Amino acid sequence: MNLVARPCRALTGEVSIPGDKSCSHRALILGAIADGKTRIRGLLESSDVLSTIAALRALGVQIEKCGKGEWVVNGGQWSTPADAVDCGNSGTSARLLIGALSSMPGVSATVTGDSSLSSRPMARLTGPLVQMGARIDGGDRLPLSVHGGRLGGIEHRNVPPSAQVKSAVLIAGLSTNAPVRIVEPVPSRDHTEIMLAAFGCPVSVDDTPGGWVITLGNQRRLLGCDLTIGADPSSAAFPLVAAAIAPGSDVLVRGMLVNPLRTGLYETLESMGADIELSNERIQSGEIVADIRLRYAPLRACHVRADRISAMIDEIPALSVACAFADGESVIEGLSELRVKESDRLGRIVAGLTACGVVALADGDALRIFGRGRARGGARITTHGDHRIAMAFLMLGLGASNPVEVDEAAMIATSFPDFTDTMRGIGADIE
Ligand SMILES: O=C(O)C1=C[C@@H](OP(=O)(O)O)[C@@H](O)[C@H](O)C1
Ligand SMILES: C=C(OP(=O)(O)O)C(=O)O
Repeated sequence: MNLVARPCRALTGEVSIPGDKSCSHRALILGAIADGKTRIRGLLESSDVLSTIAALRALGVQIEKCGKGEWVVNGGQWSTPADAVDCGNSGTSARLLIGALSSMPGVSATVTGDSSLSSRPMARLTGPLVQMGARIDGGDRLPLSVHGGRLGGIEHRNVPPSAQVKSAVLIAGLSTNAPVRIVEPVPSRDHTEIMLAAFGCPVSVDDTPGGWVITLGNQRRLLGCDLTIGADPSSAAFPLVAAAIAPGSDVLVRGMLVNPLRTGLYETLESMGADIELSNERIQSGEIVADIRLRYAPLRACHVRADRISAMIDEIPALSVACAFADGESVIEGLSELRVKESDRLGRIVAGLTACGVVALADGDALRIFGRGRARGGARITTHGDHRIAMAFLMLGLGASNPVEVDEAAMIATSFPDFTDTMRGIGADIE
């Protein structure tokens, strides 16, 4: 299925953004480990999260849907599945589940994924887990076979910053009494740490000259809890970037997660001149959420340094589109991790912008975009099955002089199943 986005006038109104994907995976996996019931509200029901649900069910965990976004997980009992556990397209499912499985005595499972996930690196994860004593058969790619057992402690240096690796190590560490510590010179998203506290396992974080030191607390038995998940800032990025490039736009998202380790895009857009207003800030299940309103204002170019990338790693395709509509040369540094996401995102961004008449190039691991306040568009974008590339270039089509087509749109459901209707609701012409 292809989709075409046509140049539009101002985008206006309120958009309903589904629950955060990172928090949704974690709520399910920690709920599956915890004793008792975990009730989740606002769970994202996208194909990546459904992969985590299917994988946990295959591992013997009972999970029930009670309403839209409302799920109950009956944690505690895991068993060896009859078949391989398929994580589909989802790196977070695979990596966090491998961490959990390595510390489940008596449970063995082979973890697989689709062709994209099977080409993504896993040694960054299995290295520290094996150091803790995990038994994992396989190399740097899926499939991997994990034989759960009792693990020891670790001090892991999380470079490059990966919240998936950090989370897998913390989750694996729940089964040992030994010290489990992670050092992060550049912090990665901390949803696992925040959520572990809600399950009764506090995690301490110390800001030291060598970076953040994250230490798993001594109380490691998780107890089921009630969680409400905020709107996903990585999905909100698309309507908000569209509003940032379409003159006259005024778009509001309520209840968005504004954890500072996730808001790099919004800080960058503000520095570029976008008119952003946060209101109604509150704490929800340990996370900060707020309403965010973006009103169009002309954008100027940005310079993003490497140590800021972790706070907007999945938003770089959307940010690149904003840079195309900004005035001047934007430089975004430290993007090597984009090469190992669902597609080579750095390569896809440069190819897509070039096809749309925007001068852009990859300079080592930096991206340079020569914005002229407008873009020609008029291209068919090859997405390589990457949901964020598809959504970003559809946004470009809304602001460009000519329509933009994406070759394959079904995989948008990986993270944002109601994307097209949501965008149409604020005036976007996408079909
Ligand atoms: O922990 C998470 O939920 C995620 C961490 C990031 O990956 P890395 O850990 O590989 O940086 C991010 O790109 C991914 O979409 C979700
Ligand atoms: C990289 C992403 O997810 P994952 O690593 O879970 O596949 C993403 O959603 O952009």
